[in-house]
Formats: sequence, structure tokens, C-alpha cells
Amino acid sequence: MFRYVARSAAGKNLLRRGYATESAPDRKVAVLGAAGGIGQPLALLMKLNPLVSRLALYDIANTPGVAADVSHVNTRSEVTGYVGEDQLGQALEGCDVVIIPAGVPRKPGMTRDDLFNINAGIVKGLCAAIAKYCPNALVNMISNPVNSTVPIAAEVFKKAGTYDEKKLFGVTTLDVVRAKTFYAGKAKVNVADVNVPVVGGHAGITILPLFSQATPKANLPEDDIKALTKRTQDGGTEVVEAKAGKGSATLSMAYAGAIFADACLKGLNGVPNVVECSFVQSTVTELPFFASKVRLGKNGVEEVLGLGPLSDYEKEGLEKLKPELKASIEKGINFANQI
Ligand SMILES: NC(=O)C1=CN([C@@H]2O[C@H](COP(=O)(O)OP(=O)(O)OC[C@H]3O[C@@H](n4cnc5c(N)ncnc54)[C@H](O)[C@@H]3O)[C@@H](O)[C@H]2O)C=CC1
Ligand SMILES: O=C([O-])CC(=O)C(=O)O
Repeated sequence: MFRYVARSAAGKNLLRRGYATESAPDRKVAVLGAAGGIGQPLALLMKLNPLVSRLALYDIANTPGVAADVSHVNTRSEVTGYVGEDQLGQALEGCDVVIIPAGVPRKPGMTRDDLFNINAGIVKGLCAAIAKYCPNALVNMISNPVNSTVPIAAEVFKKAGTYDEKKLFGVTTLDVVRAKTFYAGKAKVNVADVNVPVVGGHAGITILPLFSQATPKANLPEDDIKALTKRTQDGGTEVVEAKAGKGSATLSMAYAGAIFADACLKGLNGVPNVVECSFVQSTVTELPFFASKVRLGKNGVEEVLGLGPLSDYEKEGLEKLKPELKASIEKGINFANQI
């Protein structure tokens, strides 16, 4: 375990002095996979978040350097690096939010499901440790394929007797981030004003942006909506191809992961009306997990919001995505339950 807390000559803890946000409650956040492409910038962004008081950075390698580096940033949280399975329990103990970007990323030509064989086992192991060391934490699952890793996590928690459907989230915020950016460009509106819900799941056609509900309204022609939908669905592949074998989205994902974790922390702290899209246990459709708008509160999910009115094109997209999403969910459940 590596703890990096700046101390004055008198031994006073400098990182805990003089910040206006110190009245915010103590909140411990862990990043599992913190030395990776997403993990490093995400660690930095969480270090910048004044709602975090303790930041635990865990990976199977290279966390001491990342933790030392991030710990020098003069913000509220105390940073501790943990490396290797022996230190996973300490990293998790007392956590309010656990963010999981651990696992392998895609290379060109791969689907997210091609990552299943490696990442399913990684997620299963990490979730077993969460059940043991911080069963009440909100879990933000980034590792792909999210459509399967979230159901795996749910099964692991059920087996451990700790499952609370209000506390498990598949992070689909990057789909929303992309939909907002692409819509703003096409509609020529200020991107900061844009809202677009994205529902379904987090792979290919299971990603369903609801541009009919986008604000500010722009009345874009149907062809533009179709092109925006396709670009949002293929956003991850666009990055994978541009990186040409060096991985998938990391910087935009860290940004998206930081937005979602911040929303979770605000909900825990009692900030009213915090709403983000996320892949959660759901009764919005007949599928057991589904991404939609979710209101976050003191216990995690406060309310899973419905889809709202859909255009005919979106209704068609919704029916088309269901078989693939159902199969990915079942694949995760079956994996977690095999002996
Ligand atoms: N939900 C989403 O929107 C997105 C998800 N992803 C997914 O996030 C995952 C990570 O991507 P990158 O950071 O680019 O990969 P990366 O390979 O750069 O980093 C992954 C990190 O996980 C660590 N790791 C591996 N096994 C571990 C274990 N058992 N415990 C803790 N750490 C472990 C590795 O040591 C490495 O540092 C991938 O599965 C990728 O597909 C990526 C972008 C967007
Ligand atoms: O496409 C990938 O493999 C990574 C990812 O999930 C995304 O960027 O949306």
C-alpha cells in the first residue's frame, strides 16, 4: 500500500487544509484498473472532484507511480495506491463508489463481445471482492462488454447475498457525451446546452440515442437523424480504428466516467434531481437490464425513468436491439453461474 499525503514540517496534513468543500461528507472512491488507459485520466479527474475525500487507486501493476503522481495535485482527496490482489481488500474497505475500468480494450476488427472471455473473469473476481469488502458501495461498471459485465456483477452479488439493484450501474455516459457532441455539430447549437437521452445498452445497435427528445429542438431531417444515430452507435469503433491497435476510447471515457461518478456522489450527498442515463436493472422493457434515464439518490437508483415518446424510427430501433441485448445479458448470467 502506498499512501501519498503531503505533510508540513510540523506534520500537519496539508491536503486537508483550507478547502471550502471540506464540509462535504467523507467519501471514498476506488478506481479498479487505475493504471490503464482510462484509469489514469479518470484517477486525475476524480482527484479534481471536491466531493471525494479519499481516492484509492488499484491495479495489478504500476499503481505506485500513478498514485504518487496524482497525489501531488493540490485538491481535497488523500490518494492511496494499491497494487496486486493482496491489497484489493484494503483498497475497497469503506468505499462509497467503486469505478471499474479494469480489463482489455478492443483492437480494430473486434466487437465488444470479443472481450468477454478475458474481461468476464476479471469483473467476476473484482465483484467478489466488492461483495466482501464494501457491499454497500455504488458500483460503476465500465469494463466491456457492459451488456454482459453488469449482469455478471449482479449474479456475483446475488450469490454473495449482497445484491442491491439500486447500487449497480453500467456506465453508458460516453454514449450520451457522443450523442450530445454530434447533435450539437449537426444542429449548430451550443453543445453545453444540449441534452440527448441514450437508451438500450452499450454495443452497436443496442445503443439507441433518442434524438426525437434532443434539446434544444432543431427539426433535423430524417437522413441527418439516421446518420447521427449510426455515428453514435459506432462512436467506439471510430476511436478504435483511429487508434489503429493502440486501444479504444480512454480520454473521452475518463471524462464520461468522471461525470457519472460525480452524479453518483451528488445523489449520495442528497443533491436533488440528479439524472443520468445508465444500464441498470429495469422494468422499462421486458429485458432485466436496460439503459435509460435514472434519478440518483442517497441509496443509488432512486427511480428508473421511462423512455418517453419515441419516433417511429426509434421504436423500430428499440425492437431491433432487444434480441442482441437479451443474448448478451443471458451470456453474462450464464457465465457467472457456471461452476
Ligand atoms: N463503458 C464504456 O463506455 C467504455 C468501456 N471501455 C472498456 O474499459 C476497459 C478498459 O479499457 P482501457 O483502460 O483502455 O484498457 P487498458 O488495457 O489501458 O487498461 C486496463 C487496466 O486494467 C488493469 N487490469 C487488468 N486486470 C485487472 C484486475 N484483475 N484488477 C485490476 N486491474 C486489472 C490492467 O493492468 C490495465 O492497467 C476495456 O474493457 C474497454 O473496452 C472503454 C471505453 C468506453
Ligand atoms: O468501443 C470500445 O471498445 C470502447 C467503448 O466501449 C466505447 O468507446 O464506447
